[in-house]
Amino acid sequence: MRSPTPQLDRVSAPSDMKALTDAELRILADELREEVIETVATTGGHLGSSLGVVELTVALHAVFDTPRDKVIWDVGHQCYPHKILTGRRHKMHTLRQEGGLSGFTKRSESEFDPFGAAHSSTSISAALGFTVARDMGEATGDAIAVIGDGSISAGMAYEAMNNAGAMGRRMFVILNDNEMSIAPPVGAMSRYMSGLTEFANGTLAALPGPLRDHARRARQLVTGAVEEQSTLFENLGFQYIGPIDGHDMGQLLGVLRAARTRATGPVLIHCCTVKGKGYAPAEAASDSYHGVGKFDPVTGIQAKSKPNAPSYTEIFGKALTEEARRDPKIVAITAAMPGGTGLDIFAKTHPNRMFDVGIAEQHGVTFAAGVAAGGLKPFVAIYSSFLQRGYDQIVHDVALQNLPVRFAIDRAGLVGADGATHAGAFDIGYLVALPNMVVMAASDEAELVHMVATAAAYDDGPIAFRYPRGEGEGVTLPERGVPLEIGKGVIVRQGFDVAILSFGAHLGESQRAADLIEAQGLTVTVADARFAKPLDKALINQLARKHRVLITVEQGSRGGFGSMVLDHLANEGWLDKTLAVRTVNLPDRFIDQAAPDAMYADAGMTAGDIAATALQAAQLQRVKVTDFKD
Ligand SMILES: Cc1ncc(C[n+]2csc(CCOP(=O)(O)OP(=O)(O)O)c2C)c(N)n1
Ligand SMILES: CC(=O)[C@@H](O)[C@H](O)COP(=O)(O)O
Ligand SMILES: [Mg+2]
Repeated sequence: MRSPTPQLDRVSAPSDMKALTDAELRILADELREEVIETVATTGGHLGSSLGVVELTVALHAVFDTPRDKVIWDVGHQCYPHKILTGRRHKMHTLRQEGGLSGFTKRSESEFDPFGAAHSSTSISAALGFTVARDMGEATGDAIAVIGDGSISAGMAYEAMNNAGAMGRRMFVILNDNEMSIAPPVGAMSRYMSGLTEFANGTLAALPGPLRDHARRARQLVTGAVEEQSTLFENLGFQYIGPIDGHDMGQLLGVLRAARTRATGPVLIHCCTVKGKGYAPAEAASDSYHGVGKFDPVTGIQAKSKPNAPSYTEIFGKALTEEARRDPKIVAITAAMPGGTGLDIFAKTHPNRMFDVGIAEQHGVTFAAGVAAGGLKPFVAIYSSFLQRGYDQIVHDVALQNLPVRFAIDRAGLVGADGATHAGAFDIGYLVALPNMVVMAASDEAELVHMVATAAAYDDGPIAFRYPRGEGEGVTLPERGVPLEIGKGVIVRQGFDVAILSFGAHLGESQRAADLIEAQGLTVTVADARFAKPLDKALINQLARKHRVLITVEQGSRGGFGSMVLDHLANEGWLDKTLAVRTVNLPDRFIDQAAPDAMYADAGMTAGDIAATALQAAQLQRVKVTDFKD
């Protein structure tokens, strides 16, 4: 039974909070925390981060004038308390589900979400943008970026502070320091912030009153900074306040009120919080319940559905571990996602050969380029959507120099509850455009093992292989990966009328489509292209020659594999003949969250859609097969 929530019931918008006393705001925070736990227990989601900012959320909305003032949550995975306080409480049961609330901030969802997010480290840049708009007369108030200690490891945050500090305009950055990223945070900045916190928690707190006045100077001793400017943030031009206890409503309200009243330039408030705060199972868990499935709120035990097969991620982690046993030059690189990419598996066996660079995809790619130039064999494992961050680095540092960096691209295709921001939609298109790049996609987990071996064996330049989120097809795995012939696909089913050329993990769906087409009396060839670059031109020519209809299928956007095939067919003159060609890929729009199958249905990519496309093309195909067969 849910506990009563008298204060929360009074708040349907942040303006209602203005009538609450500080004591009532404290109670509101307690009720809000319970509400977040109860809600996420039924939906799953990013629980730990949201629990860590409950007091901060209440304090921000109590002190600032939202939505005129803009609270910009970095990543946005901690925004559940914010959603509850900003008129979306009644929809929280739809969180991260089809047709429901997004798990992140989203401009189209609420005027209280001034800036959409889900990829990290954008908030300070966006806040500075709002600040300039305000100063140039737009009807917008103060901008407040809330950024975590993990997210502030990315270069973009420093580019923004560099710019904001020099501009000197009034804006606020709240550094939400819970000493956690998804995994324990890495890097010198993280160490630096821990230094600030430890000093504040220990030495500073222990000082008698008068001596605290000298804390600023004392902190200089800890941070190594000189003169007046003591912290890095101050050196960048921010007024630095903190560290403060982000669960102490008294401190939070006091500091925010003072900052709001007095600030004339950029202010950074260093706020220490606990990820998973106030929920024992989360506080005790090694991942602080960063992302959870549905769970029992009393015990915290998550309802894990039993997988039918190991995940692609796990297979990748194990396959790379095995390759690295045989090849001491192999090293692995992750950008703050050791668990998500399966490199935690690799690190158990090869701890000194795994490098977590923090949330720093751009750096990770160029670091890999340097590692490759230095003579090692780097595998950079990054989710497709996050790799977008490192695109110029792929072009300029890797492809242009033809360095043998291996890109393991996880979360290719549609990913489910994280929605459009995390969809691995574009990597095929942006990689096939690059000279020197080899691009593969695994149609099942056995193929993935072979692709890991292929990448390990390939030294001629950059090579990428993509694979989806979640469990594999359940196929038998080879004992050992065998390098594939570069640029060669394989026919997996032979027919004569329709050819389906699939690139990647929609091969199963293509086979099901073939069954549906054959039920209509046509025979179908299904081929696994394996490579989008180099294309298997001989295979494509063969399919074009021997079939009336050719359909390409891929879990990616337009401009990818299908476009490569079309390009080839057009230039070889096949389109001047009588072949009907269709491309099945993601449509030219973003697809909102739902179960992956439902998202592919939304995209028009089910077996039924593929079959319908083929049958319609065959119907329109008026010329007999013999007219253009050799
Ligand atoms: C560009 C990018 N890389 C990686 C991620 C995956 N990711 C989401 S949250 C997160 C950790 C963020 O840590 P922090 O900012 O400290 O927030 P916390 O989870 O501790 O609340 C990571 C790595 C992402 N969202 N965006
Ligand atoms: C917020 C964020 O970017 C990550 O937490 C992401 O949701 C993880 O996704 P996976 O569950 O696919 O690892
Ligand atoms: Mg953190």
